[in-house]
Amino acid sequence: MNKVIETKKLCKTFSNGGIQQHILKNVDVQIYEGDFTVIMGASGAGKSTLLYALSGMDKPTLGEIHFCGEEISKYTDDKLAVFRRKNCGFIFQQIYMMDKMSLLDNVLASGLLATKNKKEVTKRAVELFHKVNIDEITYRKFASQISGGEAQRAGIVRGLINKPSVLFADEPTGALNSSNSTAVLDVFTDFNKEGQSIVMVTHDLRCALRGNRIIYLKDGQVAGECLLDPYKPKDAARRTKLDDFLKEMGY
Ligand SMILES: Nc1ncnc2c1ncn2[C@@H]1O[C@H](COP(=O)(O)OP(=O)(O)OP(=O)(O)O)[C@@H](O)[C@H]1O
Repeated sequence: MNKVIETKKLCKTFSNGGIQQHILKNVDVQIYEGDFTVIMGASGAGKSTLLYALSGMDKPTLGEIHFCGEEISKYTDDKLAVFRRKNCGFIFQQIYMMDKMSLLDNVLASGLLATKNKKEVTKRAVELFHKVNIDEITYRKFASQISGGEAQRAGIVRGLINKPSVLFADEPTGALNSSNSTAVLDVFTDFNKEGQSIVMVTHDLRCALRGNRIIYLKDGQVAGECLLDPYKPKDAARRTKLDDFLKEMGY
């Protein structure tokens, strides 16, 4: 299996009112191509901080991050921004779109940052909207006119428009009801089956069950990893394995 991201002794320290808070402490993790990696842990364990570091959204205080063979932890902010645009897609709990633009135009605005070929980007956007079950009437609506579930699925389209090496998601179903969560998770599973590497932070067991590699963070350190068979979210043995692992981790 190819490693797409690897960290070596990754540390992140924040200074809050003169007090140093060591949030990530010598974290060594590997993210493999095609995996659906899930990061879990108690609130404040450093999950989002790790996700931001892995994706080049934030720089580590110490240590190395290798992404697609490049040491991105050495990059200047400008170089990192270009790298991120090319290699990373992002989905957050709340999807922020430009309200006065259609969903399609919001997605095109992101796509056209990476290429000037509008025809090609539009074709890809329409294909992606189709895959996430958003029809033409909906993708032509203003972002202010759509439901939370539609916004999240449109967010996935935007996250994937530039064919990122890795799609990063931070609590992507946190603001959704149960049926919308399932629909969004099904979309993640479908793209992962097609080979899309995904790294997702979640507290939600149903989200975690979509993954095949669960990394558990405790107090800024990797406390354990659990490997699950891919694509069997309803399999009882798999569920038991995850439950046992989380119990062992003290979740
Ligand atoms: N930019 C920042 N400046 C200062 N402190 C920060 C910053 N970002 C995060 N922290 C602190 O780092 C710690 C870990 O935050 P992080 O968001 O990574 O945790 P988490 O595991 O994702 O938690 P949750 O599950 O509650 O979202 C918290 O104590 C938080 O206050």
